[in-house]
Amino acid sequence: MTSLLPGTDQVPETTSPPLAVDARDIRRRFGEREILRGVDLQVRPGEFLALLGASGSGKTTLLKILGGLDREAQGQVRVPARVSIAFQEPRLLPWQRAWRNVAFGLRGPDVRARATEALREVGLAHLADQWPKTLSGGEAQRVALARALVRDPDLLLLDEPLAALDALTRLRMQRLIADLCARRGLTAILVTHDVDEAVTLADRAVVLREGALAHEIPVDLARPRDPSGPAFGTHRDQLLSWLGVQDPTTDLPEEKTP
Ligand SMILES: Nc1ncnc2c1ncn2[C@@H]1O[C@H](COP(=O)(O)OP(=O)(O)OP(=O)(O)O)[C@@H](O)[C@H]1O
Repeated sequence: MTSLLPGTDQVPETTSPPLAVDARDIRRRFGEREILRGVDLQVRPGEFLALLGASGSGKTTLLKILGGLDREAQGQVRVPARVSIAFQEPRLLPWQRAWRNVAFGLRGPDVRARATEALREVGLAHLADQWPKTLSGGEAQRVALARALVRDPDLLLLDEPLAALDALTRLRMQRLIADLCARRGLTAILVTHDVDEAVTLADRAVVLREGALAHEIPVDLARPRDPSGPAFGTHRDQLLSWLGVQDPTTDLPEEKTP
């Protein structure tokens, strides 16, 4: 475990079960605007956490802090040594073939084999030699996922990686991410705007609001989850109401009697 923020203190060891992520009193301001005002977040090893919140609430800001990409935040952060991040856009280098994008930054004689294995895990070994411009949106996103996995992370940070995909590809990718995380026992934090995606994938969902984690709900549903089931619906409605999205049925005009 490492403390990422240079201006922060190490969290003392405790005797309680080890945490994969232990973030305390995270604060971040941009000029006059205080975006994060004291976020506390603890994630257990192997847990899949969904992070929701209105646009501009600071989800990406928080994820970047956890990923060590923001050196100006205040607070205490402990995360595993190996953390990978995947963003909404695949961010592939257009002049590198798929496998080289996956292997980017790796060293050693076996990088091609490792990249190919990661591509196989996301079902794309056959496209290893393709150029990024020849890949579909879903394929490019899977290459980005392989690039995150090839580093053998203990923590996977996903910033709306499926937001730009069509509905069908998105469902397939959700299944792929769920399988990969379960198989590897990965700890994952997924930023998403999609409440159904959160309930489908997460062990727990938290809502960021006014600079802090204002709500959380465990999602103790058997997998694979059925979005048409009543328990799924209860979780969905709870999250929607926390996000300030009204249940559309409550707005319906009263039925007129003939
Ligand atoms: N580098 C920066 N400089 C100034 N303001 C920033 C910077 N990065 C983020 N912000 C501001 O901080 C706020 C939170 O941004 P952030 O991207 O974390 O929100 P978000 O919850 O991920 O939003 P969305 O759901 O729309 O992606 C926004 O108002 C944004 O404009």
